[in-house]
Amino acid sequence: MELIYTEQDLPSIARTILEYVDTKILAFYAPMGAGKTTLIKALIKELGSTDNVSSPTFGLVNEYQLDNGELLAYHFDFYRLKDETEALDMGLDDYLQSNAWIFMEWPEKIPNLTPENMHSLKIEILDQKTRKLTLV
Ligand SMILES: Nc1ncnc2c1ncn2[C@@H]1O[C@H](COP(=O)(O)OP(=O)(O)OP(=O)(O)O)[C@@H](O)[C@H]1O
Repeated sequence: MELIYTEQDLPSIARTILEYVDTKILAFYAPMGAGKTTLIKALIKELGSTDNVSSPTFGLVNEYQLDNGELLAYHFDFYRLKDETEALDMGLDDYLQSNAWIFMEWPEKIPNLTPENMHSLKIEILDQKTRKLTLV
């Protein structure tokens, strides 16, 4: 699926993505500043959490909950990952088998990351305000 959007379209883009996907593991491939974190923020909100979403700065992963305390999602940013071993060491395989949503920024840092049940979202910058999303 391909979608072209600006920031004001994000709530409806998030809804469209959530209707399209049939698994909860989403990998975001995009250059710096394309809007990975911004899109994940819209998805978390659409999924019903009021948690603050920002790029994980410590320990590579953020955890989000629903307002009733239930675990909703894990948000990874692999940008600073040294190598794939570090991902295994942090227990990535266990996270992937959890029943939570999984949002991953910079998945290209883990070339062997190809779980069958993963959707890929590629974001391209068309101009300052406009992005093109390709979701498979
Ligand atoms: N259509 C759009 N969708 C998302 N962000 C947009 C859009 N148009 C402009 N922006 C701006 O682009 C920036 C995207 O920043 P964001 O941190 O989400 O990118 P990122 O891909 O997560 O970057 P990084 O890899 O550095 O973490 C924001 O400043 C946002 O306001």
